[in-house]
Formats: sequence, C-alpha cells, structure tokens
Amino acid sequence: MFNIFAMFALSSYWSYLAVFVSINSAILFAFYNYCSSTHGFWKTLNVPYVRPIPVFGNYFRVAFGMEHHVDLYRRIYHQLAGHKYGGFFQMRTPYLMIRDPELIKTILVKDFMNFPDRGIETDFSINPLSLNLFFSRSKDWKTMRNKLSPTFTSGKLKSMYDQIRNCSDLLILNLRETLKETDEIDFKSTCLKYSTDIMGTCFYGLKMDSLVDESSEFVKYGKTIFKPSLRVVFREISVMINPVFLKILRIRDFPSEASNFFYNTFWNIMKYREENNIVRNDFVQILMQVRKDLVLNENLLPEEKLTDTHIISNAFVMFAAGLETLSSSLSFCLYELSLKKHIQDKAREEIKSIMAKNSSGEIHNDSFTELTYLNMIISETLRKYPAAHALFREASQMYQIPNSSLIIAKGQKLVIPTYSMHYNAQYYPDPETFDPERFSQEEKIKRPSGTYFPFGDGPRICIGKMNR
Ligand code: HEM
Repeated sequence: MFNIFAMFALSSYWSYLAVFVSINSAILFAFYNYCSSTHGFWKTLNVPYVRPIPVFGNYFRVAFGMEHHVDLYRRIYHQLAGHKYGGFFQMRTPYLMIRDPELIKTILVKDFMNFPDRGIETDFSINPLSLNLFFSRSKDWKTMRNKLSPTFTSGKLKSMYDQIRNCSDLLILNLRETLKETDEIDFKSTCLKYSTDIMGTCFYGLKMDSLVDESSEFVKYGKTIFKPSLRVVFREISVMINPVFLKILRIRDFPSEASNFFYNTFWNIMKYREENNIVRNDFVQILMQVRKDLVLNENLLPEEKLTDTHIISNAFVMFAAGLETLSSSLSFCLYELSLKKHIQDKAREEIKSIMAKNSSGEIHNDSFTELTYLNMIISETLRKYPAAHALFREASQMYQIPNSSLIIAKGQKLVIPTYSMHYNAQYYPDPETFDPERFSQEEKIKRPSGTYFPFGDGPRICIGKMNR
C-alpha cells in the first residue's frame, strides 16, 4: 500500500516538474525569440551594422555593468569606421548611428522637422516631473521652448552677473577657510555645491549657501537625480525590450524621494511668490507668467492648455539639466588646469591683463567676450568631457537619408555619438591631450562643421547655451 502511494506521489512529482520545466522553457523560448526577432532588421535594409548577439543585441556588456554607454558607442563607432551611418541593437531595439559630420548637421539642423524629438520613452502618468522640455514631444515642446527661451537672453544673463559673483566670492572664502585646515579639497563636490548656489539664486531666487550648509537638501537630492543605480539599468533594459514595460512595471525616471522634494519645493516657491506679490526679473517669474497664459487662461481650448505639472516639471528640468552639466564641466576644467601649469598661467595672465584695462580693476560682465583664451579652455574642456556623451533623435516620419537609398521609417531611433566625434583623431589629432589651441580661430575653421556639439545643435540645442 505504502509503495503504491509513494509511487503515485513520486510520479505526480515528476509530472509537476515536467510541466513546470516545459512551461518555463516555453516562456524562455518565446522571450528569446521575441528579443531576437528584430536582429535581422539592418541586414534586410542592407545597412552596415554591428553583429548582435541573441536577446541582448550589442547591449550585453552594458546590461551587466561591464561597459559604460560611452564605451558602447565608442566601440560601435569604431566598428562602423568607413561608413557614414550604421546600425546596431540595444537589446531588441534597432538604432542608427550617424557618423558623418555633414549628415549630423543635416539631421540636427536642416531637416529638424523630420527629427523634432529625442524619442526618450517615459510614462508621464508615473513620472510627472518628466513633463518637461527635455522629454516632451513636438507640440508641447514647441510651446514651452518659445515661452522659456526669454530666460536665456544676454540681457537676462547680464542681470545674473552680480548674483553669480556673490556665489563666487563665497566659494573663494570657503576655499580659503578649508585650506587653513587641509590641503585636500574634493573639487567635484565643491563644484556641485557652487553650481547649486548659482542655480538657486539665478533661477529660483533662493539663497542656498550650500557651500557652508552641510544639510542642504538641494545638494542631497541634486546628487541623486542622475546617480547610476539598478533602477536606471532596469529602466533602460525594459524600454529596449518594449516600452510597454515602463507602464506595467511602473519604473520611475528619477528616485521618488528626490522627485517629491523637487515637486513640492518648486510648487511652494511659486505659491509663496504669488501669495506675497513678489515680482523678480527671473526664471520663476517667467514660469508664473506661462502659468497665467497657458494653465489659468479661460480663453484657451482644453487641448491648448498646459497643466501645473508642466510648469513645475520645467522648473525642475532647469535645475536638473543645469546642475550636473555645470558642476562636472567646471570640475573637469579645474582638473585639467591643475595638471597643466602653463595653461593655467596663460589663463591667469589673460585675466590679469583684462582687469588692468578696466578702470575698476575688476572683471565685468562685458569682459567675458575678451577672455579669448579662457573661452578656448572651456571649449576644449567640453570637447574632452562632453556632459552628454551622445545626442538622441527619433524620426517623426519616413525619411530618405540624403545621397543614399536608405529610407528610414517613422519612429526610427538615431544616436549621434558626441564623445566619439570629439575624440576622432581625424578632426582632433592626439585627442587624449588637453589642448585649448584647437579652438583658436585658425584651427576652428580647418574643421568641418558637425564635429563639435557639446550643447547639441539645431532648434533642440541646449536652452542654457547662450549666443553672446
Ligand atoms: C556646461 C553646461 C551644459 C552643457 C554641456 C549642456 C549640454 C546639453 C545637451 C548636449 C543637450 C541636448 C541637446 C540636443 O539634444 O541637441 C542639452 C539640453 C538641454 N539643456 Fe543643457 N547643457 C548645459 C547647461 C545647461 C543649463 C545651465 C541649463 C538650464 C539652466 C540647461 C538646460 C537644458 C535643457 C532644458 C535642455 C533640453 C532642451 C530642449 O529639448 O529644448 N543646460 N544640454
């Protein structure tokens, strides 16, 4: 009797196991097929491409943290050498990398109408703070960009000069004090705090004192916005398998604690100003006007209106996009100057000569255009350390690549590899060397356009890049 039960139990155990294994194998097989099903895409179109591996495409090393995106694009860029463009795969998503300077310029500037969006996937219902210029698509983007651009006129920047100067005075004071106690300074962190102070005062009218205030929540949460994490990797992989996973898995673009902090803070700043009738000539004022024109305006049709969330998320994007870019560019610049005393000396001489020319003996806002060598240093910093290692665009309609038979479909995602272009020895000989002379007038005109774009290019260029 016992044996019959035991045999029955054993046989049903094996049956369950068999069913379990079969179901899992079927799921895995379906997943494998689904993820690899697009990998013939570039071959069918007769486009040069980098051979993918099943499931992961060309993304295996990034997915397992063995390679940074910069290195992935650098690898692809070199493997496609000799071609104006070529294909590769991030998981199952086919991307087209554009390598030719003239074609880059055409896509970003001349044919912008065909590529108005970055094509960065997000689910706005889970990520209200992403309803901003950077993520938004054509119609909303155009409306907001037109409204926010006046923040960055040269007149507005001029009016920020004294505020920036106050932050710089505080920085110098802080450095002097620190140097009394130690000769080691964490410059990345100092630059982040300095940039936080500048963004706070110029854009939101807040006196942050981050350099001295160890408990600054702006610094604390500012650091977390772009911090690499498992959430970020998981988000990327999910999007590349299928953007619908963003909805199903409710993956956030930014850490929730930081999102809540920035949402509430920017909302409170606007409310405070409104309730106390505070008027300042700054970015918050512009946002408050946009809110009146596009959120509260009774004369608009519902489809023409924006929401309060649009307003807050654009307050957030300026902080997020400005903070990391400013602080990392500044710290890389100081790092290079610390290694190259002769460049540092030359810059110092230039500054001193401009100060001597001014009756006040100081640098003013108008002096910046005269600081030719310093501008060359900044340009070279942004070549060697571009804050965004690539630009992204998505085709909004079918598009024939000029001088080629390739027609790309609506929705095709493009990568423009800023970092690799900036390190191409054909345009920048000995690219690892920090050499500001590359940006003298004589050297600049020798290079084709479309080989330098630290701020992007075309109508979607960084809004913070000012043309003086
Ligand atoms: C060294 C400083 C900076 C660098 C290198 C930089 C770089 C960039 C790049 C490469 C883009 C993408 C452009 C494209 O796709 O063509 C971008 C977009 C953007 N940047 Fe900057 N940025 C800097 C500073 C700032 C500052 C200070 C702000 C704001 C105060 C800002 C706000 C933005 C915004 C809002 C966008 C999205 C623009 C749009 O889609 O219309 N950036 N930036």
